[in-house]
Amino acid sequence: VSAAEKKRWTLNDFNIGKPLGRGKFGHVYLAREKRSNHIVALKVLFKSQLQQSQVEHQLRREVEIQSHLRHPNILRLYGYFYDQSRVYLILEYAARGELYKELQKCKYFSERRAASYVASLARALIYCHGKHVIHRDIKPENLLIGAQGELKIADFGWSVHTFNRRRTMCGTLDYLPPEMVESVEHDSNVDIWSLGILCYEFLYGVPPFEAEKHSDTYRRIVQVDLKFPSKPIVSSAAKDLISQMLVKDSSKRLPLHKLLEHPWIIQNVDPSG
Ligand SMILES: Cn1ncc2ncnc(NCCc3cnc(NC(=O)Nc4cccc(C(F)(F)F)c4)s3)c21
Repeated sequence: VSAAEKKRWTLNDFNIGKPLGRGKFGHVYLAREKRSNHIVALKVLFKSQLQQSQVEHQLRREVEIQSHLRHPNILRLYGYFYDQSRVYLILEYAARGELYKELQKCKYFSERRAASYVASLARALIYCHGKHVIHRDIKPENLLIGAQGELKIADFGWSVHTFNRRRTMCGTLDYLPPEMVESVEHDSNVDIWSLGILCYEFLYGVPPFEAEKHSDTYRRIVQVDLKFPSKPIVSSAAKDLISQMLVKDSSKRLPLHKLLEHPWIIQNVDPSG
């Protein structure tokens, strides 16, 4: 491990800046490490809330998993520390913020922009799966944008090493594949499904199985009730890719390395990546 991971950090090592966002378990602040002047994001979690929700083991797993991941499209977790009442995550700072805010602002992305994000995510997931890590929570809220506009997957709070596969339900169902909403065995193909959901949402501005009630979303997912609106106009190549990812039988979903060779990706992503 690098020196950064071994050191015992304290709040005194940082100047705290503006709030960057607030999540379910705590807030995120811009911060600067005093000695190196290195800019980071500091996520502050309340121990009481973590204990209440019995997620401490998940946090430990996230820190463990993240300490081994190094990829340009995965937000770094440099380390953590805690005091009497809080746990602090020292995170890479993504200067252009949250992707979902960008999606809300643009309503939906151009095919080129959507394809470049999907290709980056596919490369990051190929890397994770190569290390037997599945993220399991790929959704716009967990995607950030770096200073050069590059996409960063964040929040491995739900990730697991693929030998243990438990998951309790929380948050939106929209991105869950059939095998997870039916809580049967699942593997890294769950991330292919979620990437297909994301690709649809990048192009149409809404996830494909959205419905008023949870029960309707649940039914639309397990029936793979996939419909493409007539507006905005989306290429048949994009629809073909989405249709090959949102397949109920997880073993029949388009493998991520094949996704990178799909015509829609080739036509819309310049080779420099
Ligand atoms: C908003 N924003 N703008 C710029 C920017 N730059 C960097 N980061 C930002 N935001 C923080 C992104 C995160 C990365 N990793 C996270 N990890 C996490 O939140 N883990 C976590 C929390 C609570 C409970 C659990 C548990 F126990 F359930 F596992 C796990 S959050 C930024």
